[in-house]
Amino acid sequence: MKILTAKQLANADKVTLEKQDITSEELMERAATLVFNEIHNRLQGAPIPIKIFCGIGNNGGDGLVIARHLIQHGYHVTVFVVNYSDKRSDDFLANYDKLKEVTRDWPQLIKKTDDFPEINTGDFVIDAMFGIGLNRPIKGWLADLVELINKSQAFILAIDMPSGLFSDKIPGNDAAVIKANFTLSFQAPKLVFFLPETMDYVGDLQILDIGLDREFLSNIQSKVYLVGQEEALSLYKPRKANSHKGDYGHALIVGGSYGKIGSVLLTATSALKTGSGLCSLYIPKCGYHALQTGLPEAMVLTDEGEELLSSFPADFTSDVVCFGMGAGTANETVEALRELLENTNSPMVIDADGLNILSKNRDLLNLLPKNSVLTPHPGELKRLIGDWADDFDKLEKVRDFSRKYGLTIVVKGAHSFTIDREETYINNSGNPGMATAGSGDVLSGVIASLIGQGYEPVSAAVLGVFLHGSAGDIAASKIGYESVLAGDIAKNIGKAIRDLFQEPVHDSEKN
Ligand SMILES: NC(=O)C1=CN([C@@H]2O[C@H](COP(=O)(O)OP(=O)(O)OC[C@H]3O[C@@H](n4cnc5c(N)ncnc54)[C@H](O)[C@@H]3O)[C@@H](O)[C@H]2O)[C@@H](O)CC1
Ligand SMILES: Nc1ncnc2c1ncn2[C@@H]1O[C@H](COP(=O)(O)OP(=O)(O)O)[C@@H](O)[C@H]1O
Ligand SMILES: [K+]
Repeated sequence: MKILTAKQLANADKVTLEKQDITSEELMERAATLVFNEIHNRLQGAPIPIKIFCGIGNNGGDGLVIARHLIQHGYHVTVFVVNYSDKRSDDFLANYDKLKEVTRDWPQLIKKTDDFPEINTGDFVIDAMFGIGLNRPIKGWLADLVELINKSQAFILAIDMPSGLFSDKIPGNDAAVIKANFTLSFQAPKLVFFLPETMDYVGDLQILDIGLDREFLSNIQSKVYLVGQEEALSLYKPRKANSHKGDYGHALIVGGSYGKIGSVLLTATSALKTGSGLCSLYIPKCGYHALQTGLPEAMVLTDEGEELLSSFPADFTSDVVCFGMGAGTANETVEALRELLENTNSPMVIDADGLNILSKNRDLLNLLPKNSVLTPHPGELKRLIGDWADDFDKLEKVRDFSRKYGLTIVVKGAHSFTIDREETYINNSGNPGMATAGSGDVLSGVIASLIGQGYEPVSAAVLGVFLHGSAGDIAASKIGYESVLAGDIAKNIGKAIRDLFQEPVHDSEKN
């Protein structure tokens, strides 16, 4: 699914009005009615107090339409007009008039702190103050109102966007932002819904298709995509009945050191679980017995070093090399990576200590085969590209780095971002249970396996990140977040692949 900017959405809006020959008021009615339907489906007429905070632009207009439908269906609604300006939009005004037709309870104007209502824990608050039209941070008494709503512990539903979030920049430390429990957003997800600095304001997310012009949307240029089941499925290559293990790639996994041999076991297990035809491991001697016993399906080659990697088997060929997990950053191991890079043209996946070695020995970056995949977590990324001012700056810096060295970078996190030159793919699977030792090792095994099986490295990264998150979701659904171990993620990769073909999960269950 494409992620669109406020400007692109405004253009889509304009084209839709022309092509469908409808007024903007009709489009607002359509969009807000869809929101009403979602609320009605969930509340089923429950007599809970609903407090709707409407701005004076079109986000507020949406709030008024929602209020009208809720009142007509017998809900207990109080409407507040948050009157931060007297420049009310035309569609707001039209719906203000329509509201009068269904209730005698006049909307209450809020113009200053004294006008704030009481908000109780059991209230259902609808935030329709600002949407994509926000053009400066929320300050002053408006910020106090946002704080009051946030502190109320009421359930907060944000319309289109939590008020205070911009679609294209970070609001800043001292700006007020609604912290929603649920966001119903129109037509396309906005980038800020997925960034570490802003994702917590969104709560659960559901995108409502409000019927903007299909042709315009499909032709619109966006280089940022949200990757869910549908996008992952489109990348998947089915196995042929008439095939053999030679068709599914030979993955070589290079890593480990004394006390960190388990990381290689996790990577290798996940590579085989993702379907590699053959998997070889290159490790220091101390890990030999553990790996041969722990994963009899893998072949094990040992380095001369007892406890550290110090070289690379020069005449070894494989379809992909995965380097770094548990390897440490000793000088011998730096030289082993140098030797590996000088002697291989296979595409590579570099993770963990492999990344730390690259950060400290930047000349090695130029030796990496083009289109190799790097999988840093935020700490490793900072060592690799330096610090960033905010998440937008981070994305720009990662794009520059990707372009400069011709690499695909997976920036791991709650929503992992795969960045390949100009393109950005945001993953929408996974859960906090995956914040556990070794889960990154499992991810590098999945990506390496897919590259070995013939996937383009960027497709392997995008599909691999999705499958890894989905396997984590399956594990968590069985045993709970706290108990998920990295090995459980590896174990469920097969089910994650099978689930690509299941009926799609509702958007609101994922964020
Ligand atoms: N195609 C679409 O995407 C549709 C959008 N609609 C709604 O329209 C919204 C956008 O409406 P608007 O463009 O009227 O903008 P908003 O309603 O988001 O904001 C209203 C106005 O507030 C002012 N403002 C901005 N920041 C402020 C601040 N910090 N303090 C005080 N005033 C500030 C600006 O002049 C802005 O135009 C969307 O978010 C959505 O809810 C829907 O009605 C239907 C269709
Ligand atoms: N809250 C979360 N939601 C979704 N995925 C997560 C979350 N926390 C961690 N993950 C995923 O788990 C993996 C953690 O990787 P990493 O930090 O390298 O772990 P390790 O170094 O222990 O292997 C990443 O793929 C990341 O995207
Ligand atoms: K809003």
